[in-house]
Amino acid sequence: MPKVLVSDPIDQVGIDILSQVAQVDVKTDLSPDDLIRIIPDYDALMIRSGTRVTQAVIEAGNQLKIIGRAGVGVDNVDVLAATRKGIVVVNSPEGNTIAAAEHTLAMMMAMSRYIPAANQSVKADKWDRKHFTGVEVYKKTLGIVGLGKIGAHVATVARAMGMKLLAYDPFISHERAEQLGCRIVEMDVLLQQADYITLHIPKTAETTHLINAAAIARMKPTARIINCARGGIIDEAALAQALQEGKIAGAALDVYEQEPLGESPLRSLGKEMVMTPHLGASTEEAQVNVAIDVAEQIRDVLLGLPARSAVNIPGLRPDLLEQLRPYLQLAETLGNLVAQLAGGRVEALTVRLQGELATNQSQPIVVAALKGLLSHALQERVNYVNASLEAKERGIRVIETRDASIKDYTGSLHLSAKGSLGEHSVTGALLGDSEIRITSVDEFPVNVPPNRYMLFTLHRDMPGIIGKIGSLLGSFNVNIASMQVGRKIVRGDAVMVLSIDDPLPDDILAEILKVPGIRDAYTVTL
Ligand SMILES: NC(=O)C1=CN([C@@H]2O[C@H](COP(=O)(O)OP(=O)(O)OC[C@H]3O[C@@H](n4cnc5c(N)ncnc54)[C@H](O)[C@@H]3O)[C@@H](O)[C@H]2O)C=CC1
Ligand SMILES: O=C(O)C(=O)COP(=O)(O)O
Repeated sequence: MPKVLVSDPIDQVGIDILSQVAQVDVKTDLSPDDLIRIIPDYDALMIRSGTRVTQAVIEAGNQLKIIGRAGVGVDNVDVLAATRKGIVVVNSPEGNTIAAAEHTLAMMMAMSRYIPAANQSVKADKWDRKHFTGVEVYKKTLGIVGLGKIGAHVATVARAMGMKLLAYDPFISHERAEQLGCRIVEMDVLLQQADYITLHIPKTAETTHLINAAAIARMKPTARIINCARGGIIDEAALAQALQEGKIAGAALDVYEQEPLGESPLRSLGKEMVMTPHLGASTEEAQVNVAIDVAEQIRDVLLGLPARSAVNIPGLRPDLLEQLRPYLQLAETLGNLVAQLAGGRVEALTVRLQGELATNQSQPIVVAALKGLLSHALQERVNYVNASLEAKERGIRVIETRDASIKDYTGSLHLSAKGSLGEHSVTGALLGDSEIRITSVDEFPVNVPPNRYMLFTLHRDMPGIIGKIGSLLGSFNVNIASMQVGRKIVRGDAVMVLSIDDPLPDDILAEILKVPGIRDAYTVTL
């Protein structure tokens, strides 16, 4: 039975799903060293934002097939290291959207009416009303940085509260922003015009310290800022100083540069600062949603099925994969074949989707072809997660083309690769729903099923050559399962494709190359 480690608190419903297929160990509060020590035993790791999945953890996780993040942000996972190792990383892109948006709105209201400080004051037996006169959000301008899933829900509710909406998001269309009642503006305009600024972007190199002293200096003295996205998007030292000096009116933070938050000048600020300990996703509903979403994906991957929200296999939707599965197998087989014909050090691979196949999304097919191409060198180390990255790191140029007008088969796939043995090409198609046929080799037409051991020759089309190869193989006790010749013109060049029962030793290949009329010969193991 596979083993799953759950290293952050996850709703029981997720654990129940995982327990159907795996032994589940819940061990929260592990130190980084403890995690590295025990991770080699596990096939899957399920986390929230509390666990840091560093390169060292990933390198130690020799059995790991999947890391499931029960939430959105994967900035606590070294996704590149996971991808390199072929470990799929999944998240729950929508499970906590409403929770995070509602927390943002709650923070905006709490900050505007000083609710946390007033609450504390009443609980301390005081009745202080004049200290807690707040401001209304009605008719104020809200600047939303990042108009994705959470930003959009914040926009919808804020609009209903009578706020005017500005948004900064270079990746969102004006139409989408308009639908949400937002005006798209440059960041500088947003900083200058907004009464409230709320951040809903991922933390990346580009967004780190997006709100720094210079940005704060552009803001109105009455402005208030909310960060329920990621710590580090705001420069905390600059924010603390601006609040101490009254340069802006308030801040509400759910996330911090270091979590848990250590000693910080933010802690000693007054009623203008509202703080929560990363509670954006902490609702009963969101925790059930994300636990189900991610546990189901871990279960599926452990059962050999695709995951629906893999962050490091973009664009591979399970329904699409199911439909394409026979073609993915075809692409892998052809990739493996063309790599061996082209020899080592492939520099470029051209993938052409032909006929009806040309109407399909090419990315999964290209990934499958690359997996096949690299499988000879990398064996089981290459998979759908790391094939593209491995190819990129080896400097393999990938060219995708399509030609719907090629109709010799309903749909076919043509691969050509340039390697140390020159440029070679193969085409393949499906017979019926799933039977693979190699339909051309180096543009010579053939029609053969792939076989574990194969021999390909390029030769002059002349009498006697087939007999010579047959008797040569016979004299070495090599059994031929099938044989086919393809040619373009009579007595021109031709290819011979033989399926054989055993691998062909190199010395026999050398004998074949000596046969008059044989120009080239290649052995292939699929
Ligand atoms: N506090 C909490 O507990 C929670 C925090 N989050 C965080 O909230 C953030 C947003 O999450 P979602 O809305 O689900 O993500 P999303 O992917 O739906 O939206 C992010 C938006 O940011 C935009 N964006 C990316 N880079 C940008 C840049 N440099 N400048 C401006 N816009 C940029 C994207 O175009 C996208 O529209 C994430 O950082 C996530 O980790 C999510 C859930 C709970
Ligand atoms: O989903 C996210 O990005 C979050 O920040 C939620 O974090 P959490 O799962 O509550 O540790």
